[in-house]
Amino acid sequence: MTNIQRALEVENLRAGYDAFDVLQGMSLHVGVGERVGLFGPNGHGKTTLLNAVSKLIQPRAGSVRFMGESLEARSAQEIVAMGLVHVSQANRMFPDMEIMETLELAAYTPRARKDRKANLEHVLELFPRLAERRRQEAKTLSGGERQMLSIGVGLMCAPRMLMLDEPTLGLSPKLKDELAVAIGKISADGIPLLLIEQDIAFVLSLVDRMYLIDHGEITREVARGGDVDHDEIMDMYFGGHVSS
Ligand SMILES: Nc1ncnc2c1ncn2[C@@H]1O[C@H](COP(=O)(O)OP(=O)(O)OP(=O)(O)O)[C@@H](O)[C@H]1O
Repeated sequence: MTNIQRALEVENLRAGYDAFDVLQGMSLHVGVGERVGLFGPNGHGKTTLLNAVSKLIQPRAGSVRFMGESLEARSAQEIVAMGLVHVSQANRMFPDMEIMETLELAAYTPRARKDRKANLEHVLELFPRLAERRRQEAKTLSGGERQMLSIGVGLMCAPRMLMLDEPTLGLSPKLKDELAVAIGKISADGIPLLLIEQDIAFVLSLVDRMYLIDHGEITREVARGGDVDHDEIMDMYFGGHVSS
């Protein structure tokens, strides 16, 4: 039996839209049980990376392996069924569906169906706000509650790894804190994470390691507690530092 050390391994990935390559041959990895951040300016390829890994767009070159298995011939649905789950920014929920219906529907793969009851209990425990509003329709949820529901939907797919695309976008500091606690608990369960975030302090508080992305390439890797100067990074990316 092979001893898998890397949950996700991306090598020289190229992907983009129309004639334009956004990812210029990107390589990165996430270890089993590891939490990894992706940080970079708007429009430099973070979401494109997650889309190409989960096959929402077709990569043009390079390779992606999940738990040692190549994803080359796999469809987006098969990748979810394998347990690689991408929680996107788009919040595409069925607006008229209640929280409970939405969560139950998300457990559609054979693996997820098997553990539906336990996963549902876990999600409602992790996000008490969703439990309180279990009969509320998705369209009436606040932005923060919708983010929680998106992550809940991801967890109902029985993930062996989660990729989260800016889960704190537009949230108040209090909700950000709540979400940070929930994300911390998810990774404490041993689920590897790849987390896109614009808030550098937030991402560094949650991950073991962080990649910096610039123009579709990884430019630097920063270990947690490593030598990172927030102001320098904000200057590098945004041309002037932003205080939080
Ligand atoms: N469907 C699409 N069709 C054409 N171009 C696209 C499409 N989606 C994204 N792009 C372009 O690809 C580039 C990278 O976008 P991407 O969403 O990956 O950036 P990002 O780093 O995730 O940014 P943000 O932090 O703003 O979400 C941008 O120039 C964007 O306009």
